[in-house]
Amino acid sequence: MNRMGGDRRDTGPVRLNIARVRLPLTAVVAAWVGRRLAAGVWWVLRRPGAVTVVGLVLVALWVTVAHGPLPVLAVVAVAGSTLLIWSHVHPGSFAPVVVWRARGLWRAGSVYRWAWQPAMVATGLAMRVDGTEYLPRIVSVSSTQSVDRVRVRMLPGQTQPDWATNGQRLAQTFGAVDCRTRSVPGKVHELVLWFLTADPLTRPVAPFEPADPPALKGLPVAKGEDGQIHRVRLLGAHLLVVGATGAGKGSVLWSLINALSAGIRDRLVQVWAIDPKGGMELAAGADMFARFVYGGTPDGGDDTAYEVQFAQVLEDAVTVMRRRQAALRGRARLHTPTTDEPLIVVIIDELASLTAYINDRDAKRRITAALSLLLSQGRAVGVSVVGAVQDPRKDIISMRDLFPTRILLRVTEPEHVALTLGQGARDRGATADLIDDATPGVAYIGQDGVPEAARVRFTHVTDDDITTLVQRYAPRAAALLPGAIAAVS
Ligand SMILES: Nc1ncnc2c1ncn2[C@@H]1O[C@H](COP(=O)(O)OP(=O)(O)OP(=O)(O)O)[C@@H](O)[C@H]1O
Repeated sequence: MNRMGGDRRDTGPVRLNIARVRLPLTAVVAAWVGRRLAAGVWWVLRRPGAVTVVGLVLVALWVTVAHGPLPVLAVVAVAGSTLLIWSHVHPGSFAPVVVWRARGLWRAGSVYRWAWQPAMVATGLAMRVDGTEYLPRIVSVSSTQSVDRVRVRMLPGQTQPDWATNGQRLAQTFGAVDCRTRSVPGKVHELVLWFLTADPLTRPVAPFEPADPPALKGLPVAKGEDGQIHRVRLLGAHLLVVGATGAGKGSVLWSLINALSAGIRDRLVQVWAIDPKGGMELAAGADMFARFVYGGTPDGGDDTAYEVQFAQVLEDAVTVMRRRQAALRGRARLHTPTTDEPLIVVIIDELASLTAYINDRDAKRRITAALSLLLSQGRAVGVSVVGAVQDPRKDIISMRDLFPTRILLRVTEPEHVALTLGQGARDRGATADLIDDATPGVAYIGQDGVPEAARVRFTHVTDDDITTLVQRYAPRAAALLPGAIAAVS
């Protein structure tokens, strides 16, 4: 370490003007040895894994020399069989604790530290001051099945975008599929480079077993690039889902419903579903919803009647919100769902049908007013809105900034990335316009306060899964509100 915060390499000539300094030679040598020793200790402290391995090898050699090979072979046999049994009995814990750690250690030494200096120089991320080269420092390396996470301490003056723009070059240098940069909360000088060694999102993800009760602050709905479950907060949040036709908006909605299902059954959660496309997306789950309205009239009646129903459902949600606000005022800042006052999740497929493509002007005014109120005040009192839309432009969905969490599936225009995830999101790697149309359900999730969007793949809840879900988790009869609009038969 040094005042640049990085690793220093002296590349210029050493300038020791003994005549001018007039220090005795022994003092100069002692100072030099002291500095080297301190650097050696610091080097050892920063590599506990490597030092442990070297230590173990030395102990094994000493024991072998002193007592022959048998004790070491016995220890190796016992350790090997323990690992073998562990890997068979509990592969879920064996992989992260043993395999990934070993892989992290191995790749730290053989890939990242090995090629770090040339990579930093080639990408312009190293600095040279007065003939001395300063390198950003590797703080740690850890691995999962598909990602190596390299934590780095940046040099003064560097920012995350300096690294993000070099993502492709870093990936190429270290032989990775891609490289993403993630900031570290509370550590402005550090960032984490995610080197993708394989893409775990190319294959569909089966729905996860719903937790009982659901973790409303982190619903397991998708798989992340590190191959781990990715969670999305619903309590105290609203979610906007944006994606072109066929991008998998339905799978986002169903992944959420799947994760909520035990709460729906036990009346801790109510889903109020609005499906303007004639119930095409959500009708199969109608028995799980406390309220369900859909567009179109099966008998060919008045086309605008259902628009009034949409307005009515949203206004009813506002009424619940107002009542809860009055009850909570001065007592709590975030509603806790109970069976009497459940979390209400208003799910709207094709939000544009309510905000832009609507015929009845009075219904439009009522919908806009109610939605604005729910989005600006509903989340603290347990009324969350989840809306899906194909086109994120302001004239289609003027309230998009009121959604703290935004999920961007495949889109057709690069501009849709900035409109949904904010300016600069595409430069930081959220290339949703480049998502392959053979991978529906792949999305970038952006959250207020988090600079980088996370790339994930939502679970694929098939029609058969929905049938099973309804059979297992349709709420007990008491959950249906009096006056709930009839579900599709
Ligand atoms: N997460 C997923 N994993 C695998 N396949 C998926 C996933 N999500 C959707 N699909 C498949 O992709 C196709 C389109 O999905 P879906 O209908 O959900 O898209 P959409 O965005 O809702 O489209 P639209 O706007 O036209 O309704 C379907 O055949 C579906 O089975």
